[in-house]
Amino acid sequence: MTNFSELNISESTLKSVKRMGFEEATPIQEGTIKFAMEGRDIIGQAQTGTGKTAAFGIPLVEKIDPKSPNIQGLIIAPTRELAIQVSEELYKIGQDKRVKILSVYGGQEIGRQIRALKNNPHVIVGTPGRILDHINRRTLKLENVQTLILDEADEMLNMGFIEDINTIMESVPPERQTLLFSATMPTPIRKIAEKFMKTPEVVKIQSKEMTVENIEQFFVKSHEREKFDILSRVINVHQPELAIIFGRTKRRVDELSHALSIRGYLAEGIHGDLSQAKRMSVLRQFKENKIDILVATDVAARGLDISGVTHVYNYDIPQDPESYVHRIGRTGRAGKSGVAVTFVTPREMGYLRIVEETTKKRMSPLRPPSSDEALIGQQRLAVESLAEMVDKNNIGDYRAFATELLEKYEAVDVIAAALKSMTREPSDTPVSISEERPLPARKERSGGGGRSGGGGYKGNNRSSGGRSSSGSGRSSDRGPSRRTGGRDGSSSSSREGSASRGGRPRTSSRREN
Ligand SMILES: Nc1ncnc2c1ncn2[C@@H]1O[C@H](COP(=O)(O)OP(=O)(O)OP(=O)(O)O)[C@@H](O)[C@H]1O
Ligand SMILES: [Mg+2]
Repeated sequence: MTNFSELNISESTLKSVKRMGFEEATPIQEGTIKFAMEGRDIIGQAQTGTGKTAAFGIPLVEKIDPKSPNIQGLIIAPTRELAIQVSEELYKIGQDKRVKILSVYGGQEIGRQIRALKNNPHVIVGTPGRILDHINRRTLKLENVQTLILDEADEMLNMGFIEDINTIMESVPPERQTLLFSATMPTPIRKIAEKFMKTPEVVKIQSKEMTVENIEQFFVKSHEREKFDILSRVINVHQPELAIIFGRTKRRVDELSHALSIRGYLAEGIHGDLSQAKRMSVLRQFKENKIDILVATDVAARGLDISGVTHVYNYDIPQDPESYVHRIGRTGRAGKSGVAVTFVTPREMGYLRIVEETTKKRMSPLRPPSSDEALIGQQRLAVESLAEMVDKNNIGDYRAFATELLEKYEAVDVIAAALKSMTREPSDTPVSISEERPLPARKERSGGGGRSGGGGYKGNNRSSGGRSSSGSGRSSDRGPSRRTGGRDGSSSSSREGSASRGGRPRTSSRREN
Protein backbone atom coordinates (compact mmCIF):
# COMPACT_ATOMS: atom_id res chain seq x y z
CA MET A 1 0.00 0.00 0.00
CA THR A 2 1.28 3.41 -0.93
CA ASN A 3 0.65 6.54 1.02
CA PHE A 4 -0.86 9.38 -1.00
CA SER A 5 2.08 11.58 -0.06
CA GLU A 6 4.33 9.34 -2.18
CA LEU A 7 2.31 10.00 -5.31
CA ASN A 8 3.52 13.53 -6.04
CA ILE A 9 0.18 15.06 -5.23
CA SER A 10 -0.04 18.73 -4.29
CA GLU A 11 -0.52 19.79 -0.67
CA SER A 12 -4.04 21.08 -1.23
CA THR A 13 -5.25 17.80 -2.77
CA LEU A 14 -3.47 15.78 -0.10
CA LYS A 15 -5.31 17.80 2.50
CA SER A 16 -8.68 17.14 0.86
CA VAL A 17 -7.97 13.43 0.47
CA LYS A 18 -6.98 13.22 4.12
CA ARG A 19 -10.17 14.97 5.14
CA MET A 20 -12.08 12.33 3.19
CA GLY A 21 -10.49 9.75 5.47
CA PHE A 22 -8.29 8.18 2.80
CA GLU A 23 -4.93 7.19 4.21
CA GLU A 24 -3.44 4.84 1.71
CA ALA A 25 -4.02 4.66 -2.01
CA THR A 26 -5.95 1.62 -3.22
CA PRO A 27 -4.19 -0.50 -5.89
CA ILE A 28 -6.07 1.12 -8.81
CA GLN A 29 -5.24 4.57 -7.43
CA GLU A 30 -1.62 3.61 -6.99
CA GLY A 31 -1.55 2.11 -10.48
CA THR A 32 -3.14 4.98 -12.38
CA ILE A 33 -2.52 8.30 -10.63
CA LYS A 34 1.11 8.49 -11.68
CA PHE A 35 0.42 7.71 -15.36
CA ALA A 36 -2.55 10.04 -15.42
CA MET A 37 -0.48 12.90 -14.03
CA GLU A 38 2.05 12.30 -16.79
CA GLY A 39 -0.74 12.97 -19.27
CA ARG A 40 -1.11 9.39 -20.47
CA ASP A 41 -4.38 7.93 -21.73
CA ILE A 42 -5.55 5.16 -19.42
CA ILE A 43 -7.92 2.25 -19.36
CA GLY A 44 -8.34 1.45 -15.68
CA GLN A 45 -10.04 -1.73 -14.57
CA ALA A 46 -10.46 -2.80 -10.97
CA GLN A 47 -13.17 -4.49 -8.95
CA THR A 48 -16.28 -2.67 -7.75
CA GLY A 49 -15.87 -0.45 -4.71
CA THR A 50 -12.09 -0.12 -4.95
CA GLY A 51 -11.82 3.64 -5.41
CA LYS A 52 -11.85 4.21 -9.16
CA THR A 53 -13.56 7.57 -8.72
CA ALA A 54 -10.60 9.01 -6.84
CA ALA A 55 -8.24 7.20 -9.23
CA PHE A 56 -9.43 9.54 -11.98
CA GLY A 57 -10.61 12.33 -9.70
CA ILE A 58 -7.27 13.06 -8.04
CA PRO A 59 -5.20 13.46 -11.25
CA LEU A 60 -8.02 15.46 -12.82
CA VAL A 61 -8.13 17.89 -9.92
CA GLU A 62 -4.34 18.13 -10.02
CA LYS A 63 -4.46 19.26 -13.65
CA ILE A 64 -7.11 21.96 -13.19
CA ASP A 65 -6.08 25.59 -13.20
CA PRO A 66 -8.60 27.11 -10.78
CA LYS A 67 -7.81 30.64 -12.03
CA SER A 68 -8.94 29.85 -15.55
CA PRO A 69 -12.61 30.45 -16.35
CA ASN A 70 -12.71 27.49 -18.75
CA ILE A 71 -14.15 24.02 -18.53
CA GLN A 72 -11.06 21.84 -18.40
CA GLY A 73 -12.45 18.43 -17.53
CA LEU A 74 -15.49 16.47 -18.70
CA ILE A 75 -16.72 13.31 -17.01
CA ILE A 76 -19.50 11.27 -18.56
CA ALA A 77 -21.47 8.77 -16.51
CA PRO A 78 -24.36 6.52 -17.54
CA THR A 79 -26.98 7.54 -14.97
CA ARG A 80 -28.09 10.74 -13.31
CA GLU A 81 -27.55 9.43 -9.79
CA LEU A 82 -24.02 8.39 -10.66
CA ALA A 83 -23.24 11.75 -12.25
CA ILE A 84 -24.38 13.45 -9.05
CA GLN A 85 -22.36 11.09 -6.85
CA VAL A 86 -19.19 11.51 -8.92
CA SER A 87 -19.56 15.29 -8.87
CA GLU A 88 -19.88 15.17 -5.08
CA GLU A 89 -16.72 13.08 -4.72
CA LEU A 90 -14.86 15.39 -7.14
CA TYR A 91 -16.03 18.39 -5.16
CA LYS A 92 -14.51 16.89 -2.02
CA ILE A 93 -11.22 16.10 -3.75
CA GLY A 94 -10.97 19.59 -5.25
CA GLN A 95 -12.28 21.46 -2.26
CA ASP A 96 -8.97 22.87 -1.01
CA LYS A 97 -7.92 23.83 -4.50
CA ARG A 98 -11.31 25.49 -5.02
CA VAL A 99 -12.09 23.55 -8.14
CA LYS A 100 -15.62 24.26 -9.32
CA ILE A 101 -17.58 21.15 -10.31
CA LEU A 102 -20.99 21.16 -11.97
CA SER A 103 -23.25 18.21 -12.68
CA VAL A 104 -25.66 18.32 -15.62
CA TYR A 105 -28.25 15.62 -16.11
CA GLY A 106 -31.72 15.05 -17.49
CA GLY A 107 -34.74 15.57 -15.30
CA GLN A 108 -33.30 18.75 -13.82
CA GLU A 109 -34.49 22.11 -15.06
CA ILE A 110 -32.22 23.09 -17.94
CA GLY A 111 -32.45 26.83 -17.22
CA ARG A 112 -30.92 26.28 -13.84
CA GLN A 113 -28.04 24.39 -15.43
CA ILE A 114 -27.54 27.11 -18.04
CA ARG A 115 -27.26 29.71 -15.29
CA ALA A 116 -24.81 27.52 -13.37
CA LEU A 117 -22.74 27.03 -16.53
CA LYS A 118 -22.27 30.81 -16.71
CA ASN A 119 -20.55 30.57 -13.36
CA ASN A 120 -17.38 29.21 -15.00
CA PRO A 121 -17.16 25.68 -13.66
CA HIS A 122 -13.86 23.87 -14.21
CA VAL A 123 -15.24 20.35 -14.42
CA ILE A 124 -18.54 19.07 -15.79
CA VAL A 125 -19.95 15.72 -14.75
CA GLY A 126 -22.96 14.69 -16.78
CA THR A 127 -25.10 12.14 -18.51
CA PRO A 128 -24.69 11.89 -22.29
CA GLY A 129 -28.17 13.12 -23.32
CA ARG A 130 -28.03 16.29 -21.28
CA ILE A 131 -24.43 17.03 -22.24
CA LEU A 132 -25.44 16.75 -25.90
CA ASP A 133 -28.41 18.98 -25.31
CA HIS A 134 -26.14 21.68 -23.88
CA ILE A 135 -23.69 21.25 -26.76
CA ASN A 136 -26.54 21.74 -29.24
CA ARG A 137 -27.79 24.81 -27.38
CA ARG A 138 -24.22 26.13 -27.31
CA THR A 139 -24.45 26.49 -23.57
CA LEU A 140 -21.54 24.11 -22.95
CA LYS A 141 -18.16 25.13 -24.32
CA LEU A 142 -15.81 22.22 -24.49
CA GLU A 143 -12.98 23.62 -26.62
CA ASN A 144 -10.66 23.94 -23.63
CA VAL A 145 -11.27 20.48 -22.22
CA GLN A 146 -7.96 18.75 -21.55
CA THR A 147 -9.27 15.64 -19.83
CA LEU A 148 -12.19 13.48 -20.91
CA ILE A 149 -13.25 10.70 -18.55
CA LEU A 150 -15.73 7.94 -19.13
CA ASP A 151 -16.83 6.39 -15.86
CA GLU A 152 -18.36 2.96 -16.41
CA ALA A 153 -16.57 3.11 -19.74
CA ASP A 154 -17.73 -0.25 -21.11
CA GLU A 155 -21.32 0.79 -20.53
CA MET A 156 -20.74 4.17 -22.16
CA LEU A 157 -19.18 2.56 -25.22
CA ASN A 158 -21.91 0.02 -25.58
CA MET A 159 -24.53 0.37 -28.26
CA GLY A 160 -27.03 2.36 -26.28
CA PHE A 161 -24.60 5.21 -25.73
CA ILE A 162 -21.92 4.98 -28.38
CA GLU A 163 -23.46 7.45 -30.85
CA ASP A 164 -23.87 10.09 -28.17
CA ILE A 165 -20.33 9.53 -26.92
CA ASN A 166 -18.95 9.86 -30.44
CA THR A 167 -20.75 13.15 -30.91
CA ILE A 168 -19.56 14.50 -27.58
CA MET A 169 -16.00 13.49 -28.41
CA GLU A 170 -16.15 15.56 -31.57
CA SER A 171 -16.75 18.64 -29.43
CA VAL A 172 -13.67 18.01 -27.32
CA PRO A 173 -10.17 18.86 -28.64
CA PRO A 174 -8.47 15.78 -30.13
CA GLU A 175 -5.29 16.37 -28.14
CA ARG A 176 -7.13 15.81 -24.87
CA GLN A 177 -6.22 13.12 -22.38
CA THR A 178 -8.77 10.29 -22.22
CA LEU A 179 -9.35 8.16 -19.12
CA LEU A 180 -11.63 5.13 -19.10
CA PHE A 181 -12.64 3.31 -15.96
CA SER A 182 -14.81 0.34 -15.12
CA ALA A 183 -14.89 -2.87 -13.13
CA THR A 184 -15.62 -4.72 -16.37
CA MET A 185 -14.09 -4.26 -19.79
CA PRO A 186 -15.16 -6.92 -22.28
CA THR A 187 -12.56 -7.32 -25.03
CA PRO A 188 -14.74 -6.10 -27.93
CA ILE A 189 -15.51 -2.92 -26.03
CA ARG A 190 -11.86 -2.40 -25.12
CA LYS A 191 -11.04 -2.59 -28.82
CA ILE A 192 -13.60 0.11 -29.58
CA ALA A 193 -12.07 2.20 -26.81
CA GLU A 194 -8.52 1.89 -28.05
CA LYS A 195 -9.50 3.38 -31.40
CA PHE A 196 -9.94 6.82 -29.96
CA MET A 197 -7.16 6.73 -27.41
CA LYS A 198 -3.49 7.49 -27.79
CA THR A 199 -1.45 4.38 -26.88
CA PRO A 200 -3.39 3.89 -23.69
CA GLU A 201 -1.82 2.42 -20.62
CA VAL A 202 -4.03 -0.48 -19.59
CA VAL A 203 -4.01 -0.70 -15.81
CA LYS A 204 -5.84 -3.81 -14.74
CA ILE A 205 -5.72 -4.74 -11.10
CA GLN A 206 -5.39 -8.48 -11.28
CA SER A 207 -7.42 -10.59 -8.98
CA LYS A 208 -8.41 -14.20 -9.04
CA GLU A 209 -12.03 -13.35 -9.46
CA MET A 210 -13.83 -10.52 -11.20
CA THR A 211 -16.18 -10.07 -8.27
CA VAL A 212 -15.07 -8.89 -4.87
CA GLU A 213 -13.81 -11.72 -2.65
CA ASN A 214 -15.63 -10.62 0.45
CA ILE A 215 -19.05 -10.85 -1.17
CA GLU A 216 -20.56 -14.25 -0.39
CA GLN A 217 -22.42 -15.35 -3.49
CA PHE A 218 -25.44 -17.64 -3.48
CA PHE A 219 -28.06 -18.73 -5.94
CA VAL A 220 -31.57 -20.03 -5.34
CA LYS A 221 -33.08 -22.23 -7.99
CA SER A 222 -36.74 -21.45 -7.92
CA HIS A 223 -39.80 -21.26 -10.11
CA GLU A 224 -41.19 -17.83 -10.91
CA ARG A 225 -44.26 -18.26 -8.74
CA GLU A 226 -42.23 -19.21 -5.66
CA LYS A 227 -39.72 -16.40 -5.85
CA PHE A 228 -41.52 -13.82 -3.77
CA ASP A 229 -42.23 -16.05 -0.78
CA ILE A 230 -38.69 -17.39 -0.82
CA LEU A 231 -37.31 -13.86 -1.10
CA SER A 232 -39.25 -12.66 1.90
CA ARG A 233 -38.17 -15.64 3.96
CA VAL A 234 -34.53 -15.16 2.96
CA ILE A 235 -34.75 -11.49 3.93
CA ASN A 236 -36.27 -12.42 7.29
CA VAL A 237 -33.41 -14.78 7.97
CA HIS A 238 -30.65 -12.49 6.65
CA GLN A 239 -31.92 -9.38 8.37
CA PRO A 240 -30.04 -7.03 6.07
CA GLU A 241 -29.06 -3.61 7.30
CA LEU A 242 -29.78 -2.19 3.85
CA ALA A 243 -30.65 -4.32 0.85
CA ILE A 244 -31.00 -3.72 -2.86
CA ILE A 245 -33.28 -5.99 -4.86
CA PHE A 246 -32.76 -5.88 -8.61
CA GLY A 247 -35.62 -6.69 -10.94
CA ARG A 248 -35.59 -7.09 -14.70
CA THR A 249 -38.24 -4.57 -15.69
CA LYS A 250 -39.83 -1.40 -14.40
CA ARG A 251 -43.10 -3.22 -13.91
CA ARG A 252 -41.28 -5.83 -11.88
CA VAL A 253 -39.77 -3.15 -9.67
CA ASP A 254 -43.14 -1.47 -9.13
CA GLU A 255 -44.85 -4.72 -8.26
CA LEU A 256 -42.07 -5.92 -5.98
CA SER A 257 -41.79 -2.72 -4.00
CA HIS A 258 -45.57 -2.61 -3.61
CA ALA A 259 -45.71 -6.26 -2.54
CA LEU A 260 -42.90 -5.78 -0.02
CA SER A 261 -44.62 -2.71 1.40
CA ILE A 262 -47.92 -4.47 1.96
CA ARG A 263 -46.06 -7.29 3.67
CA GLY A 264 -44.63 -4.76 6.11
CA TYR A 265 -41.16 -4.04 4.76
CA LEU A 266 -39.86 -0.51 4.33
CA ALA A 267 -39.23 -0.70 0.60
CA GLU A 268 -39.31 1.72 -2.33
CA GLY A 269 -38.61 1.32 -6.00
CA ILE A 270 -36.36 3.23 -8.37
CA HIS A 271 -36.38 3.10 -12.16
CA GLY A 272 -36.24 5.31 -15.21
CA ASP A 273 -39.96 6.03 -15.50
CA LEU A 274 -40.10 7.84 -12.19
CA SER A 275 -39.66 11.59 -11.99
CA GLN A 276 -36.18 12.74 -11.13
CA ALA A 277 -37.50 14.25 -7.90
CA LYS A 278 -38.92 10.87 -6.90
CA ARG A 279 -35.72 9.03 -7.86
CA MET A 280 -33.66 11.38 -5.75
CA SER A 281 -35.98 11.27 -2.78
CA VAL A 282 -36.05 7.45 -2.80
CA LEU A 283 -32.28 7.31 -2.92
CA ARG A 284 -31.97 9.88 -0.15
CA GLN A 285 -34.37 7.94 2.08
CA PHE A 286 -32.36 4.80 1.45
CA LYS A 287 -29.06 6.49 2.30
CA GLU A 288 -30.63 7.90 5.47
CA ASN A 289 -31.90 4.41 6.40
CA LYS A 290 -35.51 5.60 6.27
CA ILE A 291 -36.20 2.70 3.96
CA ASP A 292 -34.44 -0.64 4.31
CA ILE A 293 -34.94 -2.06 0.87
CA LEU A 294 -34.32 -0.39 -2.46
CA VAL A 295 -35.93 -2.21 -5.37
CA ALA A 296 -34.27 -1.20 -8.62
CA THR A 297 -33.76 -1.87 -12.29
CA ASP A 298 -30.23 -1.81 -13.63
CA VAL A 299 -30.44 1.98 -13.35
CA ALA A 300 -28.92 1.47 -9.89
CA ALA A 301 -26.50 -1.28 -10.92
CA ARG A 302 -23.45 0.78 -11.74
CA GLY A 303 -21.21 2.91 -9.61
CA LEU A 304 -23.56 3.83 -6.78
CA ASP A 305 -21.69 3.91 -3.49
CA ILE A 306 -24.11 3.61 -0.59
CA SER A 307 -22.59 2.62 2.70
CA GLY A 308 -24.44 0.04 4.75
CA VAL A 309 -25.71 -2.06 1.84
CA THR A 310 -25.15 -5.53 3.28
CA HIS A 311 -27.23 -7.58 0.83
CA VAL A 312 -28.00 -7.60 -2.87
CA TYR A 313 -30.78 -9.81 -4.21
CA ASN A 314 -31.16 -10.47 -7.91
CA TYR A 315 -34.85 -11.29 -8.11
CA ASP A 316 -34.16 -11.99 -11.75
CA ILE A 317 -30.81 -13.22 -12.94
CA PRO A 318 -29.27 -10.48 -15.08
CA GLN A 319 -28.87 -11.19 -18.74
CA ASP A 320 -25.23 -10.18 -18.90
CA PRO A 321 -22.41 -11.32 -16.65
CA GLU A 322 -21.16 -7.73 -16.52
CA SER A 323 -24.48 -6.57 -15.15
CA TYR A 324 -24.19 -9.25 -12.44
CA VAL A 325 -20.73 -8.01 -11.46
CA HIS A 326 -21.91 -4.41 -11.10
CA ARG A 327 -25.18 -5.25 -9.35
CA ILE A 328 -23.61 -7.35 -6.63
CA GLY A 329 -20.82 -4.78 -6.36
CA ARG A 330 -23.27 -2.42 -4.62
CA THR A 331 -22.32 -4.37 -1.49
CA GLY A 332 -18.89 -5.38 -0.21
CA ARG A 333 -17.37 -1.98 -0.97
CA ALA A 334 -14.14 -0.50 0.37
CA GLY A 335 -13.17 -3.70 2.17
CA LYS A 336 -16.55 -4.37 3.77
CA SER A 337 -18.25 -7.72 3.43
CA GLY A 338 -21.55 -8.44 1.74
CA VAL A 339 -23.95 -11.13 0.59
CA ALA A 340 -25.47 -11.59 -2.86
CA VAL A 341 -28.32 -13.94 -3.70
CA THR A 342 -29.45 -14.59 -7.25
CA PHE A 343 -32.77 -16.21 -8.11
CA VAL A 344 -32.67 -18.40 -11.14
CA THR A 345 -35.46 -20.38 -12.74
CA PRO A 346 -34.62 -23.91 -13.90
CA ARG A 347 -34.60 -22.79 -17.54
CA GLU A 348 -32.12 -20.03 -16.81
CA MET A 349 -29.42 -22.20 -15.27
CA GLY A 350 -27.31 -21.74 -18.42
CA TYR A 351 -27.08 -18.02 -17.64
CA LEU A 352 -25.89 -18.78 -14.15
CA ARG A 353 -23.06 -20.89 -15.51
CA ILE A 354 -22.06 -18.15 -17.93
CA VAL A 355 -21.97 -15.64 -15.10
CA GLU A 356 -19.78 -18.01 -13.10
CA GLU A 357 -17.47 -18.54 -16.07
CA THR A 358 -17.01 -14.83 -16.53
CA THR A 359 -16.53 -13.97 -12.88
CA LYS A 360 -14.43 -17.11 -12.24
CA LYS A 361 -16.38 -17.59 -9.07
CA ARG A 362 -18.91 -20.26 -8.20
CA MET A 363 -22.10 -19.34 -6.42
CA SER A 364 -23.17 -21.64 -3.60
CA PRO A 365 -26.68 -23.08 -3.68
CA LEU A 366 -28.88 -21.56 -1.01
CA ARG A 367 -31.56 -23.72 0.50
CA PRO A 368 -34.74 -21.70 0.79
CA PRO A 369 -35.45 -21.20 4.50
CA SER A 370 -38.62 -22.70 5.93
CA SER A 371 -41.27 -20.36 7.25
CA ASP A 372 -40.27 -21.42 10.79
CA GLU A 373 -36.67 -20.39 10.15
CA ALA A 374 -37.91 -17.09 8.73
CA LEU A 375 -40.02 -16.55 11.82
CA ILE A 376 -37.10 -17.28 14.12
CA GLY A 377 -35.05 -14.70 12.20
CA GLN A 378 -37.70 -12.08 12.81
CA GLN A 379 -38.09 -13.05 16.46
CA ARG A 380 -34.35 -12.67 16.98
CA LEU A 381 -34.57 -9.23 15.42
CA ALA A 382 -37.30 -8.28 17.90
CA VAL A 383 -35.20 -9.62 20.79
CA GLU A 384 -32.22 -7.57 19.62
CA SER A 385 -34.16 -4.36 19.32
CA LEU A 386 -35.81 -4.89 22.69
CA ALA A 387 -32.39 -5.48 24.28
CA GLU A 388 -31.02 -2.42 22.54
CA MET A 389 -33.84 -0.27 23.92
CA VAL A 390 -33.10 -1.52 27.43
CA ASP A 391 -29.35 -0.96 26.95
CA LYS A 392 -29.94 2.56 25.75
CA ASN A 393 -32.38 3.13 28.58
CA ASN A 394 -34.84 4.43 26.06
CA ILE A 395 -37.93 3.51 28.06
CA GLY A 396 -38.50 6.15 30.75
CA ASP A 397 -42.18 6.93 30.20
CA TYR A 398 -43.16 3.31 29.84
CA ARG A 399 -41.96 2.08 33.24
CA ALA A 400 -45.18 2.93 35.05
CA PHE A 401 -47.22 0.93 32.53
CA ALA A 402 -44.76 -1.93 32.80
CA THR A 403 -45.17 -2.01 36.57
CA GLU A 404 -48.94 -1.97 36.15
CA LEU A 405 -48.78 -4.95 33.79
CA LEU A 406 -46.45 -6.89 36.06
CA GLU A 407 -48.87 -6.59 38.93
CA LYS A 408 -51.34 -8.56 36.88
CA TYR A 409 -49.25 -10.91 34.72
CA GLU A 410 -46.14 -13.04 34.78
CA ALA A 411 -43.06 -11.15 33.58
CA VAL A 412 -42.25 -13.77 30.99
CA ASP A 413 -45.71 -13.52 29.46
CA VAL A 414 -45.54 -9.75 29.25
CA ILE A 415 -42.16 -9.84 27.53
CA ALA A 416 -43.31 -12.57 25.17
CA ALA A 417 -46.31 -10.45 24.21
CA ALA A 418 -44.07 -7.42 23.64
CA LEU A 419 -41.82 -9.53 21.42
CA LYS A 420 -44.77 -10.89 19.50
CA SER A 421 -46.07 -7.42 18.82
CA MET A 422 -42.64 -6.40 17.52
CA THR A 423 -42.14 -9.43 15.31
CA ARG A 424 -43.01 -9.32 11.67
CA GLU A 425 -44.80 -12.63 11.47
CA PRO A 426 -45.12 -14.32 8.11
CA SER A 427 -47.92 -12.53 6.38
CA ASP A 428 -50.32 -14.07 3.96
CA THR A 429 -51.60 -10.76 2.68
CA PRO A 430 -52.01 -11.57 -0.99
CA VAL A 431 -49.53 -9.92 -3.31
CA SER A 432 -49.56 -9.81 -7.04
CA ILE A 433 -46.37 -10.25 -9.00
CA SER A 434 -46.76 -10.86 -12.71
CA GLU A 435 -44.72 -13.69 -14.07
CA GLU A 436 -41.74 -12.73 -16.16
CA ARG A 437 -40.88 -14.92 -19.01
CA PRO A 438 -37.53 -16.60 -18.32
CA LEU A 439 -34.61 -15.53 -20.43
CA PRO A 440 -34.41 -17.44 -23.69
CA ALA A 441 -32.64 -20.76 -23.21
CA ARG A 442 -28.90 -20.35 -23.53
CA LYS A 443 -26.32 -22.91 -22.77
CA GLU A 444 -23.03 -21.74 -24.05
CA ARG A 445 -21.18 -18.54 -24.33
CA SER A 446 -20.41 -17.68 -27.91
CA GLY A 447 -17.43 -15.67 -29.02
CA GLY A 448 -14.85 -18.01 -27.51
CA GLY A 449 -14.27 -15.69 -24.58
CA GLY A 450 -14.67 -18.49 -22.09
CA ARG A 451 -12.70 -18.12 -18.93
CA SER A 452 -10.43 -15.54 -20.44
CA GLY A 453 -13.20 -13.07 -19.77
CA GLY A 454 -14.03 -12.06 -23.33
CA GLY A 455 -17.12 -10.03 -23.88
CA GLY A 456 -20.85 -10.11 -23.56
CA TYR A 457 -23.12 -12.41 -25.42
CA LYS A 458 -23.06 -12.22 -29.15
CA GLY A 459 -25.66 -12.34 -31.79
CA ASN A 460 -28.54 -12.64 -29.43
CA ASN A 461 -31.33 -11.57 -31.67
CA ARG A 462 -34.05 -10.44 -29.39
CA SER A 463 -36.81 -10.61 -31.90
CA SER A 464 -36.63 -14.38 -31.70
CA GLY A 465 -36.78 -14.19 -27.93
CA GLY A 466 -39.85 -12.04 -28.37
CA ARG A 467 -39.24 -10.07 -25.20
CA SER A 468 -38.64 -6.59 -26.42
CA SER A 469 -41.89 -6.22 -28.26
CA SER A 470 -44.11 -8.70 -26.55
CA GLY A 471 -47.04 -6.32 -26.57
CA SER A 472 -48.08 -7.73 -23.24
CA GLY A 473 -48.54 -4.26 -21.90
CA ARG A 474 -45.65 -4.53 -19.53
CA SER A 475 -43.27 -1.66 -19.18
CA SER A 476 -40.08 -3.25 -20.33
CA ASP A 477 -36.72 -1.81 -19.44
CA ARG A 478 -35.24 -3.73 -22.23
CA GLY A 479 -36.50 -2.29 -25.44
CA PRO A 480 -34.00 -2.11 -28.25
CA SER A 481 -31.96 1.04 -28.47
CA ARG A 482 -33.81 3.63 -30.44
CA ARG A 483 -33.94 7.33 -30.65
CA THR A 484 -36.98 9.26 -29.65
CA GLY A 485 -37.66 12.93 -29.67
CA GLY A 486 -37.85 15.09 -26.56
CA ARG A 487 -35.13 13.22 -24.75
CA ASP A 488 -34.56 15.59 -21.94
CA GLY A 489 -36.52 15.32 -18.80
CA SER A 490 -39.16 13.25 -20.48
CA SER A 491 -39.48 10.04 -18.58
CA SER A 492 -40.58 8.06 -21.59
CA SER A 493 -37.34 8.85 -23.32
CA SER A 494 -35.06 7.37 -20.71
CA ARG A 495 -34.44 3.80 -21.53
CA GLU A 496 -33.00 1.21 -19.29
CA GLY A 497 -32.00 -2.38 -19.57
CA SER A 498 -30.17 -4.01 -22.37
CA ALA A 499 -30.16 -3.22 -25.99
CA SER A 500 -29.10 -5.71 -28.54
CA ARG A 501 -28.70 -6.22 -32.19
CA GLY A 502 -27.52 -9.29 -33.94
CA GLY A 503 -23.78 -9.65 -34.26
CA ARG A 504 -22.84 -6.96 -31.77
CA PRO A 505 -21.41 -7.54 -28.35
CA ARG A 506 -24.15 -7.64 -25.82
CA THR A 507 -23.64 -6.10 -22.50
CA SER A 508 -26.20 -4.08 -20.69
CA SER A 509 -26.76 -0.59 -21.85
CA ARG A 510 -29.10 2.06 -20.70
CA ARG A 511 -30.05 5.30 -22.21
CA GLU A 512 -30.38 8.22 -19.91
CA ASN A 513 -30.31 11.87 -20.42
N1 LIG B 1 -7.86 5.33 -0.72
C1 LIG B 1 -9.01 5.10 -0.13
N2 LIG B 1 -9.08 4.80 1.18
C2 LIG B 1 -10.28 4.55 1.77
N3 LIG B 1 -11.47 4.61 1.15
C3 LIG B 1 -11.47 4.92 -0.15
C4 LIG B 1 -10.25 5.18 -0.86
N4 LIG B 1 -10.56 5.46 -2.14
C5 LIG B 1 -11.90 5.39 -2.24
N5 LIG B 1 -12.47 5.06 -1.05
C6 LIG B 1 -13.91 4.88 -0.77
O1 LIG B 1 -14.28 3.62 -1.28
C7 LIG B 1 -15.63 3.63 -1.72
C8 LIG B 1 -15.73 3.08 -3.13
O2 LIG B 1 -15.11 3.95 -4.05
P1 LIG B 1 -15.65 4.18 -5.54
O3 LIG B 1 -17.09 4.49 -5.53
O4 LIG B 1 -14.73 5.13 -6.19
O5 LIG B 1 -15.44 2.69 -6.13
P2 LIG B 1 -15.42 2.23 -7.65
O6 LIG B 1 -14.16 1.46 -7.82
O7 LIG B 1 -15.67 3.37 -8.54
O8 LIG B 1 -16.64 1.19 -7.67
P3 LIG B 1 -17.68 0.88 -8.86
O9 LIG B 1 -16.99 -0.07 -9.80
O10 LIG B 1 -18.82 0.21 -8.16
O11 LIG B 1 -18.03 2.16 -9.50
C9 LIG B 1 -16.08 5.08 -1.62
O12 LIG B 1 -16.89 5.23 -0.47
C10 LIG B 1 -14.80 5.86 -1.50
O13 LIG B 1 -14.98 7.06 -0.80
MG1 LIG C 1 -17.19 3.91 -9.77
